[in-house]
Amino acid sequence: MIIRDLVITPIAFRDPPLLNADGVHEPLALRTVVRLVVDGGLIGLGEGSGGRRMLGLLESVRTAVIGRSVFDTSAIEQAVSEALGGDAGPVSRRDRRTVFSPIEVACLDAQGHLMERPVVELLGGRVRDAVPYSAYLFYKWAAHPDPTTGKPGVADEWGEALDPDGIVKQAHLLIERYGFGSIKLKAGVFPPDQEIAAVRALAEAFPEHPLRIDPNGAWTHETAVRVARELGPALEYFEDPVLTIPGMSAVAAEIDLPLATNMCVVAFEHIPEAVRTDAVQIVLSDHHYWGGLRRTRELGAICETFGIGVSMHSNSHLGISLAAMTHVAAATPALAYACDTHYPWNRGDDVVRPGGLEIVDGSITVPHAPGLGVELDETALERQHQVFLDSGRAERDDTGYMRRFQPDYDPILPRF
Ligand SMILES: O=C([O-])[C@@H](O)[C@@H](O)[C@H](O)[C@@H](O)C(=O)[O-]
Ligand SMILES: [Mg+2]
Repeated sequence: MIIRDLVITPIAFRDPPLLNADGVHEPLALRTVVRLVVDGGLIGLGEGSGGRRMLGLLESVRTAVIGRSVFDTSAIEQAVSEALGGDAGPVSRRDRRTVFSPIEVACLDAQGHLMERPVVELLGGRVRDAVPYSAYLFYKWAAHPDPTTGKPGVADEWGEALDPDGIVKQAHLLIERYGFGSIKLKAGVFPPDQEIAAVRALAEAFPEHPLRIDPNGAWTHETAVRVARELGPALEYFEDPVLTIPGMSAVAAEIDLPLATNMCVVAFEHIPEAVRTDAVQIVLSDHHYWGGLRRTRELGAICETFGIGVSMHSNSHLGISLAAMTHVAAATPALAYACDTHYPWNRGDDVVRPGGLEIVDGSITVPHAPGLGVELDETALERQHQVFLDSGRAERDDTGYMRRFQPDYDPILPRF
């Protein structure tokens, strides 16, 4: 079962004006879809980070992948790393893992089709039949401003969320549609007291829902400790209140709440220091940069060894990624928290056919169909590829986009 081709397709899709500590999401988010063609024309699908740099890196490893057996993922991982220059080269280990990830997912999808088994079974089988996801709330503008005048556009289906009422309204919308059983608020946008008020309003409106807040390192040590003391009992965990492993460790020493991260422990090399200094109690896995689905299971085992919990990080993504996230979460015993997903914000431009995976009652039932269990919509892929080409976009730039409307916007952290 030899890999005969690796087709790499950059895409762009609509994204609402979601606010974060860097700025605001642009009207288009970027991703890359890979199609791995094996003997007989069978295709395996993978989805990974977007942008021109990732595209260039993926293209540069194409010939190292073609000609290998689709079952040889360890050798393919090594070949990808070497094609990018290995440890001596200019591409960091994390970026090499990011390049390998969609290729590994595509191999597993193809393997699953060949063996007529779902990907979860190639990862050791399911330890849960359904994977819970959390409602991922964002402060947001009602619409993307008109690009020439900067004036507000027509409100999108979600409307504005710039205060506690807006955030609670958004939570109601997401929970009505998807039945989510836990809630995460992306913070670091407004002064902390406003964000504390939003969490309190959520706690009152959804007393049964575990709550999380994630300011992406926008707070100082003092602010983080104060917020933890004020919100403590209302929170399930406290995500990246400050930057760096030493910063998180200093906060952890003063509070009782578990600290979670997808910012300071993002590679295996970071784990020893994090464990030594008791910096984080939960690591947010993400197969896109931890090096694929098998590596994510390994991360789960390492975290378990050290008594660290595992949750899952997300970024703007479509249905191939959602399927991969679901399979690996189902096969990873340590991954006991509801996973993050941006899918409700982006699904309108999906490149997989509807009816694949759906979030119902807050969870996705783990597929039994072969491979990832999603089917590519070739027309949709071509459409979103054309959107990418027409956009002329190179990389995600939340700060640059915010500066079009607020020229003096300063993304330096910590801010509050
Ligand atoms: O989409 C966003 O604005 C998020 O802030 C994302 O970029 C983060 O990587 C992520 O979701 C997080 O949990 O930090
Ligand atoms: Mg985070």
